[in-house]
Amino acid sequence: MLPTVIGPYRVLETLGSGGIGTVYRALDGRSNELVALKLLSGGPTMDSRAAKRLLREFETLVDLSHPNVVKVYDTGFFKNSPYLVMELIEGLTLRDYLALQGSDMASPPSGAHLASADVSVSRDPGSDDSGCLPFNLSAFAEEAPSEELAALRRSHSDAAARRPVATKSSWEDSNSYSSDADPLDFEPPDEEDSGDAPGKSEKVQRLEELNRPERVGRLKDSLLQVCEALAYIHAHGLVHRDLKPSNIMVDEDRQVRLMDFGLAKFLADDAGMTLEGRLVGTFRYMPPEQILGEPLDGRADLYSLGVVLYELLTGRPPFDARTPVNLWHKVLETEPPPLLALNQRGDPQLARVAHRLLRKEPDDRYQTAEEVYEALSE
Ligand SMILES: Nc1ncnc2c1ncn2[C@@H]1O[C@H](COP(=O)(O)OP(=O)(O)OP(=O)(O)O)[C@@H](O)[C@H]1O
Repeated sequence: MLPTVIGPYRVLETLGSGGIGTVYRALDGRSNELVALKLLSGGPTMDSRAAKRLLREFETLVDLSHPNVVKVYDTGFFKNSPYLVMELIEGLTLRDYLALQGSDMASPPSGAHLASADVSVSRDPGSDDSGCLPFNLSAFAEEAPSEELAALRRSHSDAAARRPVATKSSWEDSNSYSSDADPLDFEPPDEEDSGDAPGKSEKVQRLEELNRPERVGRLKDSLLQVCEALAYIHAHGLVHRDLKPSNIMVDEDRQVRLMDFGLAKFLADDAGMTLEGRLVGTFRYMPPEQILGEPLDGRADLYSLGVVLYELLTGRPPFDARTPVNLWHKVLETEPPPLLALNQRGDPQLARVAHRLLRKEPDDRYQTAEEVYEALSE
């Protein structure tokens, strides 16, 4: 049931629900300003200690201020659940923004505008917005296999030991994961495998749509802004940990906001905030080091950015599978198909950037968001 009042905020409507909570449009009774309020519903795995720890993390976010990072105004507790009050973004997720057709671009991409009949938003293939996925997701509706994750990690322990960043404490930390994060973010492996695979001309049409020069221009411009946001949060010791297209919003001035720091954690806090045993993050965007439970730094977000870029350039993720374990094996053991083989007319410069971001070893990727910014600007 919709709560009517949360602290000093009057709840007006539900904007949506994600992996760890629900976001409401709300009115701040003191200032009369509209805000977005994210109320966490951690369920049984979030005890009061974890909730308090999370609240402390949130409180540090209030000090952040950057044009490309969603502004966090306030935090609090409602019926033992922490909440986060943010600026309300009237806009679109990056994926929907890129799917706007040329004629729509004459008007700003606001949510209100979207709701009107004169705007068509065709979703890019591979959308991670689960409500609109054209695929059967039932395989992931169950608890993700923590034992298999542990076995996978054991089988990669030699490789992990070779990594300079792997430490005992991080390994202990990894064993507390149960990998039940956001199972609703998958699609079947290859188009050829599914009965309703698109025909050749449909594929060509999709690729033409993905390669529209002004779409690619908007993609580049948006990613540059994401890089600025990442450079800022990394400089503040934060790792986003759940970077994906639905966490990137574009407002009516085409200004990008990086959203959803619910999973961010301080680099300094090695043990980290793991929501009491969950593998936090969205499977499809997770770098190898996150799957292996190793300590993360900003380069983990750069890997996720690579997945986002690859997907938005080809319409499909770099690694795809029907189960989390198969996906993790692929991420750890195989190379993504060459982007330009999937989309021959794709932008070669963006393709190069995507492949470098997707390198398994963090040392082989770009090292900072600033470096990615430079590479995208070339
Ligand atoms: N500050 C905001 N302003 C406007 N809409 C927002 C804001 N924050 C979140 N939303 C919207 O609320 C919905 C739910 O967001 P939420 O962050 O809970 O989930 P998500 O990002 O879709 O998934 P996950 O929690 O797995 O990352 C999304 O549709 C999102 O676009």
